[in-house]
Amino acid sequence: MSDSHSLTDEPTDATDDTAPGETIDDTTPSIQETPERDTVIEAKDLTVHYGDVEALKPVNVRLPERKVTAIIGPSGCGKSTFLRCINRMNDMVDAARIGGELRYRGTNVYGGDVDPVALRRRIGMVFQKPNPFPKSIYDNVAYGLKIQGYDGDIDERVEEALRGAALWDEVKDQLDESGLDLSGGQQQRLCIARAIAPDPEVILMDEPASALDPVATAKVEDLIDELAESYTVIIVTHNMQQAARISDKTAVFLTGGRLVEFGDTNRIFENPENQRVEDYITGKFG
Ligand SMILES: Nc1ncnc2c1ncn2[C@@H]1O[C@H](COP(=O)(O)OP(=O)(O)OP(=O)(O)O)[C@@H](O)[C@H]1O
Repeated sequence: MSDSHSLTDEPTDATDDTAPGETIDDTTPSIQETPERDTVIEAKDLTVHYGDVEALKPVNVRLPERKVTAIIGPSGCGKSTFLRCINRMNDMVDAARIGGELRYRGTNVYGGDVDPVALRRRIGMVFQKPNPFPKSIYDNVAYGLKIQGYDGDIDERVEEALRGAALWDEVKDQLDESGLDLSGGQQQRLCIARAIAPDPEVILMDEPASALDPVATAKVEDLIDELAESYTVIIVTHNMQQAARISDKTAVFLTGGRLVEFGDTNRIFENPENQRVEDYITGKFG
């Protein structure tokens, strides 16, 4: 994996301006539990409004590297909104207004000198519904590399990405066939291959298995576990059993766009600090 975290084509002097020992004003004590040295993504008083709708109340959290962080909570609590802030996908929504900071490796991604395209090369995304391009399997993976002017061996990188997405053995003899002819689960793994081909550091996943059958879901869950050896994975899921199975950390948002609790997944599911979180994960509402 690349060591470069640069988000601009120009050298930047953007650095972490957190003073030594400075703490962030949080709504819950556990939110600061990720040490700064392990932090890849940090929200500092991050807010989002869509017009008059407050979708996220100030969010303060640090997400650790090479772990799976699950984002859970009832419908409409701001999970996707938070996820989409991380690689500036909300830029596409005219009504969205972002406040505070979202830092990737110490750089505020909403800083004026950040190139969103360079950012998305470091922070890739996989969506709920598999959305391969109407192109060959090979071109689905190679497309982004070609666009970014990749000067390495594209065949090699395509194979690596398909292996990384646990799809190579199933498709190696049909690379010229359309990605749309694969099964739903294979299509989603193709989208994961497409996301990892540019060698990102972080992969965002917005309910990546919710459109899949149980067998395909199990394959994607196994894959997420493997991906966390090399990547930081941040996944929105409606499925609490899935969050408990696959994640190391869990962030719980509740209605009103408030991040209510963050911590080790086992602890959150066995012994949540917040009564409303306990009610939510025991199915009393949501
Ligand atoms: N493009 C938009 N324009 C206006 N309001 C929006 C937009 N996108 C989301 N919202 C509102 O922002 C709030 C948070 O939505 P978001 O999709 O982030 O929640 P969610 O937790 O991901 O929901 P779900 O689990 O149903 O997918 C909701 O009130 C939603 O209606």
